Amino acid sequence: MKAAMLRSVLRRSCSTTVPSASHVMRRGFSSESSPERKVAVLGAAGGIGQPLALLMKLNPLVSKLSLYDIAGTPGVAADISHINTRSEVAGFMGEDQLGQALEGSDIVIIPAGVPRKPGMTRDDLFNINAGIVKSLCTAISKYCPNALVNMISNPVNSTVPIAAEIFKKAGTYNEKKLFGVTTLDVVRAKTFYAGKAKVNVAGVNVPVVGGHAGITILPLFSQATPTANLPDEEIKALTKRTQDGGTEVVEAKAGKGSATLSMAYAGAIFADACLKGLNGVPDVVECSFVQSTITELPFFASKVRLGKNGVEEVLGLGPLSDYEQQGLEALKPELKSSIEKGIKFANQS
Ligand SMILES: NC(=O)C1=CN([C@@H]2O[C@H](COP(=O)(O)OP(=O)(O)OC[C@H]3O[C@@H](n4cnc5c(N)ncnc54)[C@H](O)[C@@H]3O)[C@@H](O)[C@H]2O)C=CC1
Ligand SMILES: O=C([O-])CC(=O)C(=O)O
Repeated sequence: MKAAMLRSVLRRSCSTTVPSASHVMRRGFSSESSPERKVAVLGAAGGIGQPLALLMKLNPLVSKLSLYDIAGTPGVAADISHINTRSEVAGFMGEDQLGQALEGSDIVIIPAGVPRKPGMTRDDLFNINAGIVKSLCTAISKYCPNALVNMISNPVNSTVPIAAEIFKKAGTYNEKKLFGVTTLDVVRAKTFYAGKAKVNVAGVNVPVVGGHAGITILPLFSQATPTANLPDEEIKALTKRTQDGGTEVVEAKAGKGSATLSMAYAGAIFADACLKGLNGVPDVVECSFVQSTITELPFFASKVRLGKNGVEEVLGLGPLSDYEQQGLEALKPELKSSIEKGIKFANQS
């Protein structure tokens, strides 16, 4: 009698605690509700790489998270792998494991490379980072030629053209799949604008076009929403602060690197937009530095519609104020020379 009662209690408790297959599917863990997506982070043990890996582990659209670095990845991967979210985490260290890290990736995010110290420009990073990007892109063209590449390593104005040339040489270049990540410029423009305009930052939109260094960063505050009719002097100050945002952080960190946490946030926003585009979500638009014909320059940052194949449409600049028009003309020579420097490097070495 006692044994029968115990069996019945156990049966009842099991039926209430073990979720059924349909329950699991309703909660969104099934492959039907969200396709399998592998995301690789190259430079995953670094200042950006670690918080970016954390944010990608929190993204339910990721099913496999591959963390690669030349050092330190086993610890980062072990740590992150304990988080109880959808993706499986694997760590890879050293060039021997780069192929495995990349194979099957839908998106490769690259924050590998040295950051600035006070007094340096992003271009001062070229000599070291150009070689790193070149070797990583050579491996991408071999192991996951169809992946979307999100380039974070600076100088972005040159590393994106380097990547394009490396992919062209390997015969794998697809201009729809290569992105310079300029989201941090947009994140900063939104934050600074909301502060001045005294509006809720959550509802703010500001396109940022051009490139990702100094005056090549051109926020279009004339198109900011909600509108605030700020005086010209405030728009100029906001523009300068957005252009110098990276330097503001480099100086505040006083030799300990550049933006890492805000960049990880921005990188995660951009990767999420790419994942949504791949998954067929309509009207996903973000600014990015991509191959472009909207100016005479071969690469340019502007609003881009993302889709199942990467770039679906490079959107135009829209109406510019006189101040922005001047900024656009002023940035072209520097951006052109940074692009050419990258192309030359990739074809010489
Ligand atoms: N696009 C943007 O808006 C931003 C770009 N950056 C850039 O991101 C890059 C990384 O910055 P942090 O994470 O702060 O630097 P970090 O020095 O903290 O981390 C870089 C990581 O890259 C790794 N690494 C070096 N060579 C590698 C290789 N061949 N393969 C794989 N990993 C390699 C290092 O071991 C290190 O873990 C810098 O170039 C920085 O200028 C930084 C902030 C914003
Ligand atoms: O300023 C730097 O060197 C890092 C960077 O690109 C940014 O924070 O926008």
